[in-house]
Amino acid sequence: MYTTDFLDLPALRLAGGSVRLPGSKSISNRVLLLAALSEGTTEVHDLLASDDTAVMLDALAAIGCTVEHVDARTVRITGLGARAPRSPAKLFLGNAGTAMRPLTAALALMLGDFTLSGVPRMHERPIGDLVDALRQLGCAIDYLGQPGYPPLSIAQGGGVPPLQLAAPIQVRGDVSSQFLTALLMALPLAAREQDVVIEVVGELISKPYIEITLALLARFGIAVQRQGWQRFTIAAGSRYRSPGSIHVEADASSASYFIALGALAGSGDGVRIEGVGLDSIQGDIRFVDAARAMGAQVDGGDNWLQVRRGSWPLKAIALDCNHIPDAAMTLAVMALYADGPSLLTNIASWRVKETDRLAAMACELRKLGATVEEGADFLRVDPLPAAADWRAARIHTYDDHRIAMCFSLAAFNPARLPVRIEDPRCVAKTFPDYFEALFSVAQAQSGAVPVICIDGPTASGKGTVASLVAQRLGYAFLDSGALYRATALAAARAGLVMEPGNEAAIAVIARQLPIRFDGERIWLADEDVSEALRLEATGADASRISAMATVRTALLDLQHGFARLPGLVADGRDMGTVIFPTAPLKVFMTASAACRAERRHKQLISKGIDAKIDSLRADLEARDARDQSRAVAPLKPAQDALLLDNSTLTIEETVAQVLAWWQERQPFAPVG
Ligand SMILES: O=C(O)C1=C[C@@H](OP(=O)(O)O)[C@@H](O)[C@H](O)C1
Ligand SMILES: C=C(OP(=O)(O)O)C(=O)O
Repeated sequence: MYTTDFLDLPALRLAGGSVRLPGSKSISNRVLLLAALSEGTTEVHDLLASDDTAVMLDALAAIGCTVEHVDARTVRITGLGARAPRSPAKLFLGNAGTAMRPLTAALALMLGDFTLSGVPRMHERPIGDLVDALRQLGCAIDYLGQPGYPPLSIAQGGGVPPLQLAAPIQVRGDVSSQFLTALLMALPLAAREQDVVIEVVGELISKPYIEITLALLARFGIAVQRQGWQRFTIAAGSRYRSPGSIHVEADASSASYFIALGALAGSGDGVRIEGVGLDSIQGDIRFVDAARAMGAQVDGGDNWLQVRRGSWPLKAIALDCNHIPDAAMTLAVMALYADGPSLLTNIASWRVKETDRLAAMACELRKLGATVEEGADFLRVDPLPAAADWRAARIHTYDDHRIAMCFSLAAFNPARLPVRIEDPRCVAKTFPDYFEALFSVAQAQSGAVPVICIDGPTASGKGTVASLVAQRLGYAFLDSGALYRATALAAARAGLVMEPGNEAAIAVIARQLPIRFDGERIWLADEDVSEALRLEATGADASRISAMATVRTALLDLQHGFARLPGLVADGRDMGTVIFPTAPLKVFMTASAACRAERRHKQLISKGIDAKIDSLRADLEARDARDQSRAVAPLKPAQDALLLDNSTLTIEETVAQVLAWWQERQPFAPVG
């Protein structure tokens, strides 16, 4: 997951290959709650691991269910059955509608005292229609803040009031279908002696989500009779029965981004999506119809989809999107690549989701240069047919995962402009590794993967600075010095002395070097060699082999391979001059010999290694001289490198300077 302040997506060109998507949020949270209400243990396979399911799991544990994590994608829930929940309990439900609404209804029918709260935005998302329905039943439920919104309190520690089940329970369905879902999942608790009837008042929105609810209730032994979308009857004698083990399909809403990716850029066999197929129980699978209508070529089977680019430009679309409220946001970005204006209607519910999505989509699409009309319940998006129409935009994401994910598709713009996604971490709500998945199937425009080179002499702090810059930008980090050190280490272990006669043999080792950077750690095959690489002896060996031309050539491809999406920060001595000569930012970092010797001295002392500052300085100067005078790739600034003498700067100031230079090179308009 990217936890940086922003993530710059370089211009993308093609997409191909296969992605396995994480589990469906809607199925995961329903299954977890139903398992919690059942007797016995349910093993849930391919469960979504994300913020929304984490809050549900924490809540279930807090009310006394046993939650066992079998592995990253499997959880075992032992339900309450006939037991009362643990009480009092304070439940924090983040911004998960699928946790807040159904848990409110379930707990309102149980013995105990509970408070349910969430993030500030959750306290702006309506729940009044559900509370009204629960109050009709007689439940003791109250608002702790603004009437109509969480946080809520359920105070039934002294007993559940007698429930009014004789008349149908009425619930409005035109703000969110989750209120009806919540009642459908909770009321089997009350349908012991008599049928329980729920009546929907007004037009029900997002109907396919009710189908997911009914399908999963059936898996847990609850039959619901449905008359149209107006009346739902839960039979007397209903009892949740765990299916024992249940599998969660991949998320069809998450699939929409990869379907769109295939439609925009799927070359060859296109993009293959694993885990969800055309027969999915999730309504958002109907996004496939919309993508086809826009020109995508979609094939699919039981548990897979395959998407290629068909018509180009895409065909404009006019669609009532009420049945696919979440995936429809993806259409709004696809519309930028269409042959005319697209119209998405019946999407008023967007206003009460993670943010006011109608306003947010309109605002961010306009930043890209689009003409957008935002209606009370519709969005009309004009395409951006010519490259010159596109703008480089910083996309504000409003803590809304779907804004972050759907705007990543703007990186395919013909103007080859990067797209900045602010706060990329917000995808954690439903798809923490979204960008990793995107990068695994998307290809950058040639030369578009940005590389920042930081070269300089030993102990100039370039390694520390480069790795921090990489962290801030979410880029990969290449410590090219470590490649030389690792080659030297591997060669020494193979019994070779670093002398010219062994150059060919050392080059063979370099070519096959099984090196891996993992944050601060460096691995050679299965061994963490981070410490061994720092030894002075290894450094001296590295300096010797770095003067060998065939070794340098062998490591060239290896180094080029590190330039992957979304970008690379490469630290070394010849990154800007030899390895990445076209890099858009080259920094030559120095500090006075006195200053570097002092830093090295401090470093060694802190590790309990005795050292003399004068001899360290003499060593550094000798090494500088050797590096500067060697015949192949001598240490010198690239012609277009910016010099950064950090003798009087802190690490943080040095990092800030490199980042400032990087920002200056971006096409985004300055902030403010
Ligand atoms: O029941 C569900 O799992 C959901 C229902 C939909 O909400 P609304 O019914 O509020 O439109 C959808 O947007 C949400 O992401 C998940
Ligand atoms: C609307 C959404 O979430 P929630 O389940 O919180 O309603 C969503 O995931 O797009």
